[in-house]
Order: sequence, then structure tokens, then C-alpha cells
Amino acid sequence: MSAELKRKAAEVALTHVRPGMRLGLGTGSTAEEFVKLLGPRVAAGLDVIGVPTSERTAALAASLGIRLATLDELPELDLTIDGADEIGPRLALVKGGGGALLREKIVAAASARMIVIADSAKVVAELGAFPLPIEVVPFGLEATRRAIVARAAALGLEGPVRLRMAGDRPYLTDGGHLILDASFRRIPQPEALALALSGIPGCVEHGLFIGLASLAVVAGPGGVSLLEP
Ligand SMILES: O=C[C@H](O)[C@H](O)[C@H](O)COP(=O)(O)O
Repeated sequence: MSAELKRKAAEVALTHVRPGMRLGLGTGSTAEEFVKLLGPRVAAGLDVIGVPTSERTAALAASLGIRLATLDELPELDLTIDGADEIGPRLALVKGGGGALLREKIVAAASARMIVIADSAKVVAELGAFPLPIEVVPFGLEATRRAIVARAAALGLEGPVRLRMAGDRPYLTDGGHLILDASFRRIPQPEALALALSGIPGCVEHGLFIGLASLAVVAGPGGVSLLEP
């Protein structure tokens, strides 16, 4: 998606921000467009406080003068704005392409509302074309991977479950965990898959966000559209 479309979606999301709000700040190139638009508004006097979902977003927001807090300091938020890798029916999402899914999900769950910003290519009739990121602890990695394969086989897993790499080393999340990317191609039952993955020891969190987003702002060549669950 072009930076321009990302910015258009972020601009619409910004109209939902009110003075005094406690904001969850998402991660990824689209969420960054939102943070970049928020910075000048804060400099012009908009009083908000942000809880970042990654070290990367924290650094960007701080560089723009946005006041930040931890989720421990502000455990209840008004609104989270974040991107997504896929937006499916009823605003079920796949997230975690940028490796921030754990903090993103905790922050979204602590927010009264979550607005997803994306380009129209992210909207799908069925989730699964984007490999599902699953955050796991390093201990027992292969046992956890096999358990994921065993549970997910009946729920649409078609391809490999691969350890995400950063160059020649495993990618490490902000929480010090690893990411397994699972190639489903189709996820016909997201709720059942979410439940199955959550029950696997060693699996910290998965990238299925179900029932969390209350609005999607989708920018396409023909304009911006709003999707509700
Ligand atoms: O971990 C990363 C996040 O879930 C992102 O929101 C997601 O990957 C979308 O990123 P982008 O806006 O760069 O496509």
C-alpha cells in the first residue's frame, strides 16, 4: 500500500481522537502514519497520552513529543489505533506481521474501542492467505511447533510452520519470545483455531484478533470506507 493510502486511513482515525483520551498506539507502517499525524496535533495543544505497543512505536512517538505511559500506569484505555495484516468477516483480524502481536493484543483488550487502519488489499473474504504469526517461548520450541502442527492440521493448516528469522538469527519479539509463521492459506474457523492455539503450552499468543476491533477504516483508490463488525 502506498504511504498516501496509509495516511488517508490514519487521517480518518485521527478524527476519532478527543482531548484527554488515553490512546493505544499500534505498530507497523500504517500505525506509524497515525503516530506521525498525531505528533503535530499534540504539538499544537491536543492533550492525549499514548501507550505504545512496541519499542519501535515508543521511540517514534517520543521523538514527536507524544506523552507516553506504560499499560501498568494506565491499565484502561479509551481507544487503540492499529494496523492489520488481514481484515476478515466481522472484523476478525490477522496481526503480527511486524512481530508486535502480544503487546498489541494486550493493549487492544484493555481499550474501550479499537480502530483498525488499512488499505483495501487487507480486506479478505476469509482469513488465512497471510501466514499466521504465533508467538512462542524459546524453551521447547520444537515440541511447541509440533503441538501447533498437530492441533492446527484439522483447522486448515496446509503449509509449513516456520521459525521467523532476522538475518541468520531467530527474530526476537520485544518480550524476548520467538515467532512461528503458520501457513494456513485458509482459516475457515478462526474462533476454533484461536481456542486451540491458546491451549498449547509454550504458545504465548497468536495473531488472530477476534471481537476486538470496533471499526475498520479502509483506504482504497476509490476513497475511504468504514467497516463495522
Ligand atoms: O506486528 C505488527 C502489526 O500487527 C501490524 O499492525 C501489522 O503487521 C500490519 O502492519 P503494516 O501496517 O506495516 O502492514
